[in-house]
Amino acid sequence: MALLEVQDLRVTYGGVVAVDGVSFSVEPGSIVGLIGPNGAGKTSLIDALTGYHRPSAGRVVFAGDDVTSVKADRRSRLGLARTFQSVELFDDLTVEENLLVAAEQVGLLQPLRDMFLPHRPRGAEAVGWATSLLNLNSLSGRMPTDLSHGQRKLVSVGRALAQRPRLVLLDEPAAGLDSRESLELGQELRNLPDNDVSVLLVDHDMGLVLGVCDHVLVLDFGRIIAAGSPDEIRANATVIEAYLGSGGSEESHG
Ligand SMILES: Nc1ncnc2c1ncn2[C@@H]1O[C@H](COP(=O)(O)OP(=O)(O)OP(=O)(O)O)[C@@H](O)[C@H]1O
Repeated sequence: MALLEVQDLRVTYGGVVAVDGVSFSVEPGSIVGLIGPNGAGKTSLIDALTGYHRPSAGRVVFAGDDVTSVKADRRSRLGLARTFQSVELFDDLTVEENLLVAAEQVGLLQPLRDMFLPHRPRGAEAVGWATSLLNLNSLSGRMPTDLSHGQRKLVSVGRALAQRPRLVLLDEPAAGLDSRESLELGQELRNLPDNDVSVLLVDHDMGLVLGVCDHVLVLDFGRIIAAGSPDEIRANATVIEAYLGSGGSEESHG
């Protein structure tokens, strides 16, 4: 059974059709990539999958349950976590505390108070797991304001992982990273399936997506125009024409 099954999903904003009849699935233990030019509908799709925007048609089935009408916070408790394009960390908390807040998944004030209680096995365990999975140990005690952009991005992925998700949806985690940071991120992501975390990776960074994903979807004007292995996508004439352009790594509808 697929971990995530998306059936004929449609997302609209008034008269704008952002996602137009999209269907695909994510198998357990896989990394699926989603690429597409600016405005193709990638974030709208993630928002609909995670409950941040209600689709106007279609179904989202997660681990066998229809979650199309389930609220975002409940979806994340079911094991569907996400990151956002903008990295929003709590700048007055350490990296470890940022992860702890995410692990507890309750309001901000409660975990802040709980933070000073000595015995917190569940949250602390999840934080330790996410920290070692992403090799964040050396950053644990640091403040987010002291980190590089790449490190902040990694911490935001860590926050999603601290929720112990079965599937994590990453919205442009490589945006603003240099090629070395992007490569390092890719290496960390490749470890996730072995730790029972499947990934839907949305990014403009073709090197990252084609390098780490098992299966890649290409979205353009709200529709999937190609799907296949990284090699199939590299060789796909429609993709080359619509997205890759004349050898560029990123194209935009302008
Ligand atoms: N809140 C909104 N209200 C109206 N239109 C929107 C809204 N959000 C997105 N759109 C439109 O929906 C379409 C898809 O946008 P979306 O942000 O999902 O694309 P994207 O592929 O994530 O783009 P990017 O790579 O720039 O983040 C675009 O035409 C966009 O202008």
